[in-house]
Amino acid sequence: CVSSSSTLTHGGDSSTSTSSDGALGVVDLNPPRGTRDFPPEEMRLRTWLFDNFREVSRTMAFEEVDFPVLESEALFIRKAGEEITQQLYNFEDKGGRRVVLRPEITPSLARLVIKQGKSVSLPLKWFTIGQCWRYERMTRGRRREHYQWNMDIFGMPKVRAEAELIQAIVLLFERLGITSSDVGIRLSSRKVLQAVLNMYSIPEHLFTQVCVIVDKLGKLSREEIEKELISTGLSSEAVQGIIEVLSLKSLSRLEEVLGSDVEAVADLKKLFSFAEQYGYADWICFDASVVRGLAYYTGVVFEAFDRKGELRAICGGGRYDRLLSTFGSEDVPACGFGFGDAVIVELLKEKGLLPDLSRQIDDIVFPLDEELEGPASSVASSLRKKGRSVDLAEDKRLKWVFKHAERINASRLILVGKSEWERGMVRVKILSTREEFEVKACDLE
Ligand SMILES: Nc1ccc(Br)nc1
Repeated sequence: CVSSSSTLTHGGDSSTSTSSDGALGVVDLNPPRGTRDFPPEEMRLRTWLFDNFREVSRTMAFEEVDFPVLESEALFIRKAGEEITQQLYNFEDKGGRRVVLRPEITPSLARLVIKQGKSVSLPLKWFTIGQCWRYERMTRGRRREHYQWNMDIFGMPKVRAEAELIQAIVLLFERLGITSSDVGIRLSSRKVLQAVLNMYSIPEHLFTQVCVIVDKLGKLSREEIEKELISTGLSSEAVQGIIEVLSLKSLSRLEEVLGSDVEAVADLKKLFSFAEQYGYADWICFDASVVRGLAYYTGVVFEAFDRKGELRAICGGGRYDRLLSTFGSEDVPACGFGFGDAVIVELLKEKGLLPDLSRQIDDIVFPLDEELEGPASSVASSLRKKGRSVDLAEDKRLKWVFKHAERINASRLILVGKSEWERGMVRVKILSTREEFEVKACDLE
């Protein structure tokens, strides 16, 4: 209900409503728990961030793709105990189908690559920005949705793919004014853990489960990690060996422990060599404790972190060479990352790097009296066709229009008055300099 003062007479968390049968109800004005509205100011920030995601994707020659937020639940059923699969936003639809609000994007990408089959030539470089969901008890009051920028390469078996993706991440940070003093990218390979499990003759089927457990390093205590590892059937000797290797922060030390013929060491040395060539070596560091929490990673894994250590991972990703075969297809080597829209904004705020995104329009066109509303519309229409953003202000007092112009940062005020219009003229006021002049309406641009 909008009153004559053009401001809403209510605000807050609820309003009374009457349904068609006259019943009085109370509508909760908040969005569902764990979700966000994006009013104009927040939407301008989100659009600015996503425009930067898109611009980096463009310079990396990635193609944009998109998928339904709603996916078959079967795409996300995995047995490795990941948090992401334990918090599925899943339900049965009216057709009795088991569906989910997707918790991540990668399985949808894999589904589409399989579906496209031979009609696409590899390598594929695809990106998307999409909303992802989780359903966790609101005990921790965490959000249930966020937007993720995903960049994935299919059909590039060598670490060149990882090198490309890390460049994309660095380019994004640099675009936002973040430096390698603010943020680092720690990287490792799951082949490190594979090598350690081989040293202790641990059966292959435990690999994924062990990865999900050791990903909790830093979140759970060492004792808790050891306990969970023991519970999978690992010997305490193997558990100590795993934790010892995963605490390594030096690639040369890793080489001493595993030997230089281990694929993990060769991959990582190659990746660090690429980093020098790309020019982002000061952004990356080896950290054997990085395994990431998704079951399907098979090789290099990486995550960006704030060097103050105050925030959760800013983005993360890795190689997943055997995901497609879990969907019944032949495998295609793949590598990708997900970059959420929340932690990065916390970091930008903390660094004072949020841009000024106040509303800005080019022109306000104002008829000085009612009979000039038609001419004012034609002036506005002509300017819009020339690409100007034009707000047509009507049935307001001139005093209000000046306040409005200031509020929306208009560059010009175009006044359509009777005497000027009769001469084919309009009055233009440059709001930054207060300069005022008449101009032929047909010459306005
Ligand atoms: N996967 C996922 C989905 C939604 C949020 Br919020 N965080 C993580």
